[in-house]
Amino acid sequence: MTVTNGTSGLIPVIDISGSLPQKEVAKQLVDAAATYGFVYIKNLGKDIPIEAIDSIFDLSKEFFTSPLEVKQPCKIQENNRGWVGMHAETLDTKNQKRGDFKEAMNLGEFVDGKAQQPLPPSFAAREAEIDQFQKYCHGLMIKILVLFAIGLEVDPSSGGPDWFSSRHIGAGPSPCTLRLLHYPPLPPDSDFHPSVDIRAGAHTDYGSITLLFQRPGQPGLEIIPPSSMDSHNYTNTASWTPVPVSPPTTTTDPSPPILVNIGDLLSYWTNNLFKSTVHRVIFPSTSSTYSSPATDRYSIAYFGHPLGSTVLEPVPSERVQELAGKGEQKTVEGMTAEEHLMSRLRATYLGMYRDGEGKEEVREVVASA
Ligand SMILES: O=C(O)CCC(=O)C(=O)O
Ligand SMILES: [Fe+2]
Repeated sequence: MTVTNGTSGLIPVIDISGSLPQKEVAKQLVDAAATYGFVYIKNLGKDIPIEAIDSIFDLSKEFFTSPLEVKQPCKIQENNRGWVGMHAETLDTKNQKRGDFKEAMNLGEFVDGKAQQPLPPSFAAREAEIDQFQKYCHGLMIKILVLFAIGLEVDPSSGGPDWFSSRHIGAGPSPCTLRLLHYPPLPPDSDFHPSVDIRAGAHTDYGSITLLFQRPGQPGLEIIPPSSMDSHNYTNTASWTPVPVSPPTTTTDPSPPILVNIGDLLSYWTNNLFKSTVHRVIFPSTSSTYSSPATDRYSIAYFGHPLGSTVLEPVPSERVQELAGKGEQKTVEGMTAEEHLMSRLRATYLGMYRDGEGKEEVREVVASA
């Protein structure tokens, strides 16, 4: 296992493509999830073809560089699908003065190869390709979840290796979301400033795991390592550690590694053995002074979520049960995945999910999503 991450963090790079025994890979993944909450998956194009990733990035660029008239009809709905404009989302509501310096396109799962939301013409023409990409991501997510269950030695009579994955596969489409992200450069002569404004505010992810695809030469992701004394102080700059797009052992690979991070639900499920690590995206800086970066950053996140009706309860694994009562992440007993997701979305989009009005509608849409 190769480890690297700038100077202070050490996020492992793991090859899950089959060249190592499954039990060994599972153990490495569990150790990374418990120590960092982040892990790089070496990307040799075996789980997801490199061309498929490149092609979705091309589609993303085409969409985000198109005029407002193309984006507006796809505006985000209360079901969390659609285009999210600049500054519409605020991930760190406590510390941010303005919304995130980014725009995004959230794509829910397709049904019978068809999108369940308005699509811009360029996407509509490539529906089959997007559907296939979502399936690749879903497949990789399931593979990782099975490895986690193997590494945790989940009680075979309760589902064993399938304990997590079975909660992500159901009759209808799952609530997993494919999110295309675009972080434009700061406009010159504006009142935005990289020491105040942020591309994506400090947050943890809400679901089970997130797959993050990044592009060479477009850095910006940072984490607060869970071991840091200051993991609760988002404003202490000393705690933030850059996460390189391509750590040294991957620079000759055909594509940057896929970064996987643990979300809040997997942290709940494991009594906080797995860490839901705080992360953010900043404007690139040059030495101590910020430059106005001329480069856009494009990334793609696949947010893995269990089926909405899943009750959040600790996984039957001895290692997890030893931690009962010690976890920082606590759920209300009997809380479902859907209830948890909606409470997090309401906080992030401030005005969009008004209390009371429209609430039932949101619940229904998400339940059937
Ligand atoms: O764009 C990135 O690199 C990270 C995005 C992210 O953390 C998120 O959307 O949850
Ligand atoms: Fe995130």
